[in-house]
Amino acid sequence: MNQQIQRLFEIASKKERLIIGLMSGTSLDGLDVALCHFQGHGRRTRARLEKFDTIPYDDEIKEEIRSVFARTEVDFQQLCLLHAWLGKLHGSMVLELLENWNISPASVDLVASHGQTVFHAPVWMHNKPKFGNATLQIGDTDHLAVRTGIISVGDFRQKHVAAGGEGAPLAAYGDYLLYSSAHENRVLLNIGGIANYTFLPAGGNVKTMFATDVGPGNTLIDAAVQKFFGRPFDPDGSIARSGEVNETLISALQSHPFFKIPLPKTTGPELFNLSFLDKKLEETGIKTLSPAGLVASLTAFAAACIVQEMKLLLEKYRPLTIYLSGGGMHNPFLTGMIIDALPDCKFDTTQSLGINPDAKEAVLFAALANETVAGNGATFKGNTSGLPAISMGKISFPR
Ligand SMILES: Nc1ncnc2c1ncn2[C@@H]1O[C@H](COP(=O)(O)OP(=O)(O)OP(=O)(O)O)[C@@H](O)[C@H]1O
Ligand SMILES: CC(=O)N[C@H]1[C@@H]2OC[C@@H](O2)[C@@H](O)[C@@H]1O[C@H](C)C(=O)O
Repeated sequence: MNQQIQRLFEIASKKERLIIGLMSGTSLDGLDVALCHFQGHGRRTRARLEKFDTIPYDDEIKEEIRSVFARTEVDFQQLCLLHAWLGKLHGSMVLELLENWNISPASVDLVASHGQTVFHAPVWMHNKPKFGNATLQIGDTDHLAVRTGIISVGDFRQKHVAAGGEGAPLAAYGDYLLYSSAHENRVLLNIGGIANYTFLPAGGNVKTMFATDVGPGNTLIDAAVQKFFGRPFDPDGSIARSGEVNETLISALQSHPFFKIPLPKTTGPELFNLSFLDKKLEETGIKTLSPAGLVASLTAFAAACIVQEMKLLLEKYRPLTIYLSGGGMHNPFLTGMIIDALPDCKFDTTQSLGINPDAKEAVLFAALANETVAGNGATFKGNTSGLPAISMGKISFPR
């Protein structure tokens, strides 16, 4: 037998596993690295975050990724080179952190890598039905495995597409295993580049739980701040706070057909980008908006998309507790608008559920890898809200 299969069998048979989750999201701010301890699998999963850090991407890395990111036309050589380069880079970043943490790579069972989404294409967006849904993540896990010597699991989204999904959001799987409550209707709201949430009904019924994207979280805010202020994001919402919100622009942005598509649905910076914004500015004929007013309006737009979805959910489920995670929770101008508009909801962060909100997505991919080796897609059987009953991820051996 291939020794690596023997090793995989041993890892799958263990009662406890040490798994590193890696997430590099749509904001291109860096690689989130979460070292997690898992006990069990499926409904009996227990996760503990042992260590967490984000390795920021320097300007060179950001520029290289941006050259292929969310574009319909790219340099194919560049895409090919990046697929390998990012895999190696992520591997080196993992090794660097393990050394800082004084943890031997040999003690880690698996690395779970999301990779870098470079294009996300649900059928509603490309409108070519014969192709169906499609999504592409780069940063090959063979490079990660060879560089770290750790069996690596990646490319999680393809199975979801193959089984009828859009390839996202996958958060529902991990959220259901880790955060379901017997007594509380929970919303796990992640405000990253794109905002998405998982709904978990009290009692942990697999049937009605679901996850969906709701619209741009920070992606348009970041793009406008980068263009007009030369900074990566709006620190603590200070720019937005100094501008005036333009309601006409918000209505125009919200008139996009995406907001009428039934749940669950997904989107990305392929739609929510500066060209989308420019088109809407032209349509509305707005000429007098200051850069700070633009950032304020885009922040209010991001909040409005979230609030609209939460109000629809409240029509069916009450009371609701919303647990925040993702970088947008550090923008009090954004979260303030959401909280003020939803007086009937209780708000908290995933810290109360035992997970650092900045680490949450990386932990979720580690939980998915735990299921890849030890779990069973049948845990999710019976869901009627668009979640195929599958386990996901492809396995790369170091040798
Ligand atoms: N102090 C802060 N003030 C304002 N915004 C912040 C702050 N810290 C982080 N952010 C926002 O959060 C973003 C990063 O969020 P996060 O890392 O959750 O996104 P991501 O994982 O890349 O995106 P996605 O979840 O869509 O893949 C930044 O680009 C910025 O817009
Ligand atoms: C295609 C893709 O990478 N989508 C991301 C993105 O970032 C947030 C939102 O859009 C979500 O749908 C998804 O990530 C999270 C981790 C998910 O799959 O649950």
